[in-house]
Amino acid sequence: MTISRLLDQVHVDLPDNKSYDILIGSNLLSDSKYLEPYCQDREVLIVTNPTVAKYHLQTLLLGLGQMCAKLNVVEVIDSEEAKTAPYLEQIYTSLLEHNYSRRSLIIALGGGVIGDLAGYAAATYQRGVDFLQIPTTLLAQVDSSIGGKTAINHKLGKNMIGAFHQPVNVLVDLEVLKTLPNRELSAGLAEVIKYGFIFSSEFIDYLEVNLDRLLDKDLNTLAYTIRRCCEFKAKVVAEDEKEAGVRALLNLGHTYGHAIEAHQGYGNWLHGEAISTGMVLAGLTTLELINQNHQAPVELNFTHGDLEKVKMLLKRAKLPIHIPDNMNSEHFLKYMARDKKNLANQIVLVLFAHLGKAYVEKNVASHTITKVIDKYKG
Ligand SMILES: NC(=O)c1ccc[n+]([C@@H]2O[C@H](COP(=O)([O-])OP(=O)(O)OC[C@H]3O[C@@H](n4cnc5c(N)ncnc54)[C@H](O)[C@@H]3O)[C@@H](O)[C@H]2O)c1
Ligand SMILES: O=C(O)C(=O)C[C@@H](O)[C@H](O)[C@H](O)COP(=O)(O)O
Ligand SMILES: [Zn+2]
Repeated sequence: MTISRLLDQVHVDLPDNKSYDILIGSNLLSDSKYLEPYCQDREVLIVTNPTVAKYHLQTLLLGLGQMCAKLNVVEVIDSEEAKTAPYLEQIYTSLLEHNYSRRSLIIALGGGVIGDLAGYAAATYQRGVDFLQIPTTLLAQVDSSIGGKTAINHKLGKNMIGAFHQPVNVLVDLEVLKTLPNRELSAGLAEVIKYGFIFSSEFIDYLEVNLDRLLDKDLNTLAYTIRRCCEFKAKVVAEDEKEAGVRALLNLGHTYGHAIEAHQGYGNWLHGEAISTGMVLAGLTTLELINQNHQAPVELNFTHGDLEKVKMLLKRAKLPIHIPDNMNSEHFLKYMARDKKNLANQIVLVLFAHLGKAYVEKNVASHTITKVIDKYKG
């Protein structure tokens, strides 16, 4: 029998009884005491995919034992393609075929794809049922399982159909990361590094020292890093649940990155890979604005040396920092013109104010974006 260990707990403070905790520890999945508060005597549907199911479904089923009033499992395909209408339909069909009621609970067991898809199913099934996040990738443990953004993609834009729907709890079990492939670990590190770039030069320093330990999946380093990221995200979500303001900072690198994901065909560039290049492009955009003597809403103090630091950290995390060969500035602008942050046809970007502080720039001309892309492509 495995012994569970709760290491940390981060609270997400929200109005209207929507607050919840992120529990971080080892072997939480197989310990019924972490599942009982949400699953005891409930109608439960687990949404997962064949890869995650192969490694971790039995552990979760062991933890659940006989506690649920009803228990079924839906496995969608293992792909970013799962964030589309046919797979959402697969979940609704299973819920309906098994007569799930409004008091049901959906468990998302998987990475960000499963979390976003199952979360959106929970937001919409019978106008909304509870859902529990059990994130199994680093990316999902530090970012996508927290904050209630749920969505599917449209071929014309990423996460375009969705809802804000908060989970009832997030269970982060560090043990599951043992089976995570290295490329996926690196994709998660992109979002980890993002928090440093947005919020904290101290956290950047920490990552510069500890990156190799993270790439080696050292459990203590992962535990500290995941806790810090959850704290960064919980704080900003508590301040601005529905992205009316400060939450937009979490989109650093995403306007460029989402364009790459959509243009390459979802899944060909992993989300973390696309935002890695996107963060470099955000840095180049700040430099271009400084070059233009642009009047930004905050003081800009970002140098070519800072950009080199950004690129170096991402490269050390084994992430791409180049623009795909088949993309030019027109391709980028086509997708960026539809970004969710935009205001009245004005492209809004999250940029670097300095290393460790991001800001929202509401006044970026498309010729600036063209210049950045053309220059970087060389
Ligand atoms: N809602 C949000 O706030 C938010 C935040 C960031 C990203 N996202 C979304 O998250 C998605 C990316 O998530 P992701 O990077 O977790 O990708 P993912 O969900 O596709 O998972 C990555 C791969 O790892 C596999 N996998 C998952 N857990 C595993 C484990 N423990 N062991 C072995 N294999 C495992 C999956 O089957 C998949 O093949 C994107 O769609 C992105 O838009 C959402
Ligand atoms: O939680 C947020 O807010 C984020 O922006 C986190 C991002 O890492 C994430 O990729 C999110 O899904 C992007 O949201 P979108 O609104 O740009 O689709
Ligand atoms: Zn992201």
